Formats: sequence, structure tokens, C-alpha cells
Amino acid sequence: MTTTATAAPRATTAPAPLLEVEHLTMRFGGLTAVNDLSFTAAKGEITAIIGPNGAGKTTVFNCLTGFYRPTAGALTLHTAAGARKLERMDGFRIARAGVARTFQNIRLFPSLSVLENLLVAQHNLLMRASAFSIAGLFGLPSYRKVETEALELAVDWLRRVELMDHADRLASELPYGHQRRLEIARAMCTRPAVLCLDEPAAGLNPRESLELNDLLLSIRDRDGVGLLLIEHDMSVVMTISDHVVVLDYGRKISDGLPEAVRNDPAVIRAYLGEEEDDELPPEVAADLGISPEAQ
Ligand SMILES: Nc1ncnc2c1ncn2[C@@H]1O[C@H](COP(=O)(O)OP(=O)(O)OP(=O)(O)O)[C@@H](O)[C@H]1O
Repeated sequence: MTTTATAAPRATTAPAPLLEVEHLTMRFGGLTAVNDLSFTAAKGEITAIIGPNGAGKTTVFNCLTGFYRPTAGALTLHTAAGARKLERMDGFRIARAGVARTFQNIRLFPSLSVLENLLVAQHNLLMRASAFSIAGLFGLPSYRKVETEALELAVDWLRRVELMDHADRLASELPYGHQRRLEIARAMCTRPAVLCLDEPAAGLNPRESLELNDLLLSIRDRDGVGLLLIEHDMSVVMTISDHVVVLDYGRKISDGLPEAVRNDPAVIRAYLGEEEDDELPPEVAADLGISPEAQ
């Protein structure tokens, strides 16, 4: 894959909201993992959620995708179909409403082929087209049309993530970086309005990381899909994000453009910790643009 990723921010007028998170709280017993969190992810933008380990990032995704039912708060998805309240829906309905996701630990169907993984992702659409009947599966022209479209979409994504030559291999046989790309392609085959990516750069080498940047920017720009990104790799976050939300101990401590967030003293403190003589790891300091004297 060629790599051309450059700094992202481009919006001049305020973009329309895609996902509104209002006063989201998630408690596990006595632990408040997410505490009164509010932010808006806009249409056609990449919104990164960052923060130290245990800050509550994955818990936000688990609330957004129906893995957890929030203790309190509202989650509203705005699509062409109207505004949908997600906070009381199960994962299946949330997926149908247009929210797709990838995981920190890749979750593919390992014993299915690469192509089959992309077709299974479209299972719901195919079953609806069959009117949930055997007769539909074999007889309805409308089913055959949807089936052809599903195959075309799968092939289109195989090309975009450069896995066409691997279409018939088992997903489990792919190298790690290829599996990451397949997982993103599979999520995109569900035709989402918003794609939630949990540490997509984890385990990738620098070249693969640059390729990932290009892929995510193309999903934003070509597919018009809004992205929510949890990522520890600050070079990815600072290069492609339009908007960054920072969590610490479940609370939002900063929210804005990447340049503003990386210069925010609250963010620097969160990454530094409480100890005065702590120092940021050099790679984090470099990506946040902090000179050694400033620490
Ligand atoms: N199902 C659960 N039951 C109890 N505690 C949980 C559960 N899920 C998450 N937590 C706790 O909630 C807090 C936030 O966890 P979460 O995984 O959301 O953080 P994170 O910011 O994604 O961390 P990391 O960057 O390390 O992945 C942690 O203290 C975690 O132990």
C-alpha cells in the first residue's frame, strides 16, 4: 500500500453532529469507570478518545455498542434515518442503527476465509432480503440482487485493504497486520454511519501504521463515515484526528483540536502523573510536542 497520510484538520464551518454523548456514567459496583462524560462526534470527522491506561476509553465504546448498559446518560446517533437513542438498545439493534466496531484484540471468524468474513458481516442484510425464508433464499429476485451487491461490496473492500490475493485463505492464517485490515473491512461491510476503532494501530510496525492512517482517512473522506478512535499511538492520533477528547479516571479533562489538546496542561499532567519528578516517555513527549525542559 502507498502511504500518503498528512495532518488532517480541515473543517471551516461547524460540522453536523453524528453522535452525541451526554452525561454518560458507567459504574461497576463502587468503581466509576466513566463519570458524567459529554462530547459530540461530528459527521465526516475522526474523533479520538485518549487517556492513560484505565481512563475509561474502552468502557465508553462498550456503552456505545451495547456491550454495557450505561448507568446514566444519553447516547444519540444522528443519521439520514433520524435521531436514534442508543443507551437502552441492545448490541444487535445498535449495529443495525449504524454503529460498527473493531476490538483491541482482533475478533474475526478464524475458521472462515477472508472473503467469507466479509460476507458474514452482511448476514443481517441478506436474511432480511430473503424475508427469512428458504423460498426467499432460492427464489426471490430481490434476494439475488442483494446477494450480488453483498459480494460486490466484499470484493471492493478486499481491494481497498489489499487482501484480494488472500481472499480464499483462512482469516487465522493471515499475518497480524493483514488481520487488522480485514477487521476494519469487515466492520465497513456492515455499511455503518460510525466506526469505533479500539487501538487499531496496536502491534503494527511503522509502515503498517502509516498505511492505517491512509485507510482511516479514506474511510472518512471517501465513505463519509465518522470515526471514533481509541489509540495510544500519539503519532496516529495527532496526524489524523480532527478532534480529540481526553479522559482521566473516567472524567473528561480536555476536548478540542489536536494542537490545543496536546498543549493543554491538564493533559500533560494526566500523562505525567502526580509525581513532580516523573517524566513523560520520550515518544509521548515528542508526539505531544513537549520539549524536555518543559517537563
Ligand atoms: N466489566 C468491568 N467490571 C469491573 N470493572 C471494569 C469493567 N470494565 C472496565 N472496568 C474498569 O473500569 C476502568 C476503566 O477501564 P477501561 O478498560 O475502560 O479503560 P481504558 O481507558 O480503555 O484502559 P486501557 O487504555 O488500558 O485499555 C478500569 O479501572 C477497569 O478496571
